[in-house]
Amino acid sequence: MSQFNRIKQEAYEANMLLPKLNLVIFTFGNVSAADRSLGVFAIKPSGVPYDQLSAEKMVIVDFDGKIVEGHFRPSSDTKTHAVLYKHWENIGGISHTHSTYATAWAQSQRDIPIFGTTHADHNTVDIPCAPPMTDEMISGNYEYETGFQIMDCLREKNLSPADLEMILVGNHAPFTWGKNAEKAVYNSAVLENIAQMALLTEQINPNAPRLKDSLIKKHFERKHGPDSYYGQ
Ligand SMILES: O=C(CO)[C@@H](O)[C@H](O)COP(=O)(O)O
Repeated sequence: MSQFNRIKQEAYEANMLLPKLNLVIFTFGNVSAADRSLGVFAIKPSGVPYDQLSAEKMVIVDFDGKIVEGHFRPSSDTKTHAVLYKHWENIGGISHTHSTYATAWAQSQRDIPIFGTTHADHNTVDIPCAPPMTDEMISGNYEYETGFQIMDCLREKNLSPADLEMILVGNHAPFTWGKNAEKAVYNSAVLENIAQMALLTEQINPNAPRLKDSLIKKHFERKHGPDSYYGQ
């Protein structure tokens, strides 16, 4: 039995959630799951339709982006995942989708404003859109640079990956992360829902106000604060 079986299974199951949750079609997107003790992650093979995936087909890669085990070429976004795992030592899963509403905001190069309590139940800030990649980044090590673009955007906003587990990359699409692959996909689904609601909000009222700070704090803290009273 391979020492990588656990993360292969975790990555496989998380990838399969993407089409189930209508976050991707065909071969769009990818999810990975990390094993910190082994210094590797398992990721979807590139361009393989979801209904042809299996745990065995997941590719094992180290945090420098080098393939450790696998019979398939890893996701074309593997180096972006590698950069984030290498520099954000507390994350255990990453999800990348091209879900329609979140991607529309990314293509529009817009942060998603925090309009309502659905957003505040998960985050206290607008969802940032990192600037589109420059020609230099595109002609250089594009996927690595995408990882650095994500990290720089969060840093400039004084946010850590624990403060915010989702981002848009301008002209591209969303990336989300979490303590494991399932949480990363959960965040992709939350982001898509928030993105859809924000678009509809602006359509209904182009001058819709941002949620006031007191309500942001109330909703976030009742779910995530030290005195949380959400759930059982
Ligand atoms: O970002 C992109 C394409 O723009 C990718 O996410 C593809 O949507 C999936 O690529 P593979 O993971 O299959 O290589």
